[in-house]
Amino acid sequence: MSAVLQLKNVHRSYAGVPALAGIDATLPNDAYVSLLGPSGSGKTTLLRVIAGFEPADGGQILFAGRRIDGVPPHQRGIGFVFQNFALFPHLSVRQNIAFGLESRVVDPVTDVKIVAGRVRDMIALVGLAGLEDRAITQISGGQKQRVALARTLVTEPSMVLLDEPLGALDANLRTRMRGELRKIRERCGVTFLHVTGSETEALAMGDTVLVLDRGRIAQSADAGTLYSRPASPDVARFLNCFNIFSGELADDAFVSPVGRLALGDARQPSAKPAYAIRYDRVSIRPKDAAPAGDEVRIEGSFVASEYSGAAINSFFALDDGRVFEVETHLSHAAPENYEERGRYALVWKKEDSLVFA
Ligand SMILES: Nc1ncnc2c1ncn2[C@@H]1O[C@H](COP(=O)(O)OP(=O)(O)OP(=O)(O)O)[C@@H](O)[C@H]1O
Repeated sequence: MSAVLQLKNVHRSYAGVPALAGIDATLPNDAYVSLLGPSGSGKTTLLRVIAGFEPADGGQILFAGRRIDGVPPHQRGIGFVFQNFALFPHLSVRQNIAFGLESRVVDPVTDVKIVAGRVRDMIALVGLAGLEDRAITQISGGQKQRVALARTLVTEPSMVLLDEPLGALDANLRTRMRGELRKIRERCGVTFLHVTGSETEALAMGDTVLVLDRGRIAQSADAGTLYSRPASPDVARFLNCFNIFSGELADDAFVSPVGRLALGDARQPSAKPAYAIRYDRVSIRPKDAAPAGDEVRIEGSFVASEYSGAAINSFFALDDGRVFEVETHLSHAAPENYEERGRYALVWKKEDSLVFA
């Protein structure tokens, strides 16, 4: 697959403090790419540097094979969708979208018929037919999101940057718009780079997920690989679906504060040793149930459960005081009632564990 964007050792500092500390990444053509990272990791800075709103202090940015660092934003051919949509409240849906085309600095379109035709196509593409003459104040949050996207797409960018595009929407709409955004992108065939702080959003949406950690790309992988093989304990932590133990690797076990944990074959090289087990790989059993030979067992006291749609997340206090989480999919098992502060065995197959060492 050919690359649309290449970042080579891109740096950006504020008052001597690095926000981007050497970014290397290659973004494929015609793909949905999520950029995930904790608050302050540099996501917005990276997007602004790619768009040209901020200069890079060092490194190279190549867009469709051409160096663009130093090229002004409006000549980069890159669209930007802002989190708050930045629409004109006094203009209609149609006028807001047409604005993108008429006011384009490079090659503005002034022929009324051409503008009308392109705006009509765009309205159909993002699913806003029938709302053309509504004022921006008379449409919903999800519809505003579509107008913002249409206003960018109408200018025919070769790539679109989206800064937390679902952040201003309520939880239900957020989930619905994920599918919509993916479909719109597929129809127009340009690469979307979507910034989010939500691991579920990043994993659900990205063909490729870039994980940013303290100004560096900590991992670039498809969602399946990221979910099963995070590259470091920090990446596993951001994904928010692993219990992670610190400790030391002994010959045949990982020595953790809650005991010796048997090892499977999965290893990731890491300077910081850690042992990780995914929330959804753990079963909760009565305290006295004996584990099988290929299983790892620890004990914990039940604290609480939380329903989240198709799954229940149960929390246990381990003997070292830390909280251990178990995710049970309701399609696998009926919900159980655990006794508060009751002791339970928490069991997983050693092959499901991931060791960083
Ligand atoms: N204009 C600025 N002046 C000084 N420091 C800045 C500026 N913009 C960003 N920073 C700093 O750079 C770092 C990265 O910020 P950035 O906004 O890119 O992070 P982010 O991952 O987008 O965070 P969030 O998810 O909270 O929006 C932070 O430490 C931030 O304080």
